[in-house]
Amino acid sequence: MKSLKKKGWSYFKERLKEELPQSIYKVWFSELNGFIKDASLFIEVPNEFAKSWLKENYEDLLQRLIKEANLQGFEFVVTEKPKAEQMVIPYNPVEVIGRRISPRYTLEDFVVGRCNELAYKVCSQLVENKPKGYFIYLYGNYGLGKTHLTQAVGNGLLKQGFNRVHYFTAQDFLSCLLKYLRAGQIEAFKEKIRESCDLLLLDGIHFLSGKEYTQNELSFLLDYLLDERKTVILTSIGSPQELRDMDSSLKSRLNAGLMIRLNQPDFETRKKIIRFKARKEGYKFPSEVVDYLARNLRGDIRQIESAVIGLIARASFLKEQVCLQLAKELLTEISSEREGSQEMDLIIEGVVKFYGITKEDLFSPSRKKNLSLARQTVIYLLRHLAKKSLKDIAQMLKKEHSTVIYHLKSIEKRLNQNQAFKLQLQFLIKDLAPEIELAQAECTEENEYLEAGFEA
Ligand SMILES: Nc1ncnc2c1ncn2[C@@H]1O[C@H](COP(=O)(O)OP(=O)(O)OP(=O)(O)O)[C@@H](O)[C@H]1O
Repeated sequence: MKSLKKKGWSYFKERLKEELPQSIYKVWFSELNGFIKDASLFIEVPNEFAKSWLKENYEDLLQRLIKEANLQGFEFVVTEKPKAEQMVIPYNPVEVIGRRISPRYTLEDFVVGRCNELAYKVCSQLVENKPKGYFIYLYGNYGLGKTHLTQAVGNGLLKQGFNRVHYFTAQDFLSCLLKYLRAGQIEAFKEKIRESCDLLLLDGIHFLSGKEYTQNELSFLLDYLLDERKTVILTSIGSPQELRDMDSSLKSRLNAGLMIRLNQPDFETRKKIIRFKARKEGYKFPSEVVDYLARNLRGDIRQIESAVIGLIARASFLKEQVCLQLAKELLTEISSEREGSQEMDLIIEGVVKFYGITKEDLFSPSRKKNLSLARQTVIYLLRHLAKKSLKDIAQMLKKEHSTVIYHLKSIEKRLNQNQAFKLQLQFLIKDLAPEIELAQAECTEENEYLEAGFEA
């Protein structure tokens, strides 16, 4: 710690340089002085604006770096330099609107399979050819690579020196807009984006549900950017039609985008992802481990990724080789809570989106009307779409056989009495049917594979 104290600010500058894109580091940190005194890291800035900007935007990063440097209990203090000594900071807040793109998301690290091929091709072309006026709407369930691909496009272009890129999560966009609104500078915010942005990446616009003002501003911004032939990529959990509490004029603009869906990875792609993620960590998993994981991890890619990391961590803690036994132990732990099939996962995800609720709501003890209807819908779809037996459904949902029958009867009655509900449910079924069929076909394929004697 002593030597770090001695190196002081220069150590932190080096780390900031590593963590931040060059343009941001240059604008905000390269000219700054700092020092360590008592139990604080002092950073001197030229004015009040820089002070609040640093605190609002880089506090988390600086805290993390302090922690990483083992300076427990240290805090960072941003102070204004006495006027006479102020240096000129290349002040250009336009450049730093939005969020830093993580260098870990690249096209090279994106594993391509049937489920995401189109999205990958379009994004790669965008980086290669830098076409103007593209509007892409990327959607799909949680953990399927929307953020990864979007940021990879940003990274690909930044690498080629094309730095008029703005990346926002929808929450950032919302809070940024509010911040400027509160300061009475909303026009300045819009002007900044217009002036300095050739590629807008906006991640997770489903979070703007119910946020009427922000939706309106986004509509205006889209009109402007697309009129000016700028490129825009938006991501969301669902198609525009599926977005709830979304202004219809924004929805109609979203519909004008090139709509690309990211699907759940199939068996072969899961194998590819597992091999790739293991290789990135310097491991080559035995093929029986890859097969076993791919067969059993049928959720999203985030789940697959964390299982691979978990397996490697387990092996290295125990000082053992990665083997089937370890993989089995890991998955028993992961899946002890969830014994459902892939069809059930798909149905639950579909129902949650359909009713605009969360999985936690669905499994909560709450007796709210819409929640019990959502639970009944899950049962209905398991029975009529996935063709599960009543016994299986009872087992999957850990419910009494009679309860399952009761719920099925209730929802069937409702369907007979309520034409609008029947139509809505048909929509949901139409949407889910291809994925359920695919999951069932895959399951048959895998069973055949196992029967052919490949099981370890
Ligand atoms: N095709 C892929 N190849 C390699 N890694 C992937 C791929 N798709 C997703 N991942 C990894 O899975 C994790 C989750 O992906 P990401 O955050 O992009 O998903 P998302 O669709 O944006 O999820 P959410 O909607 O929950 O934000 C990330 O660590 C990402 O790198």
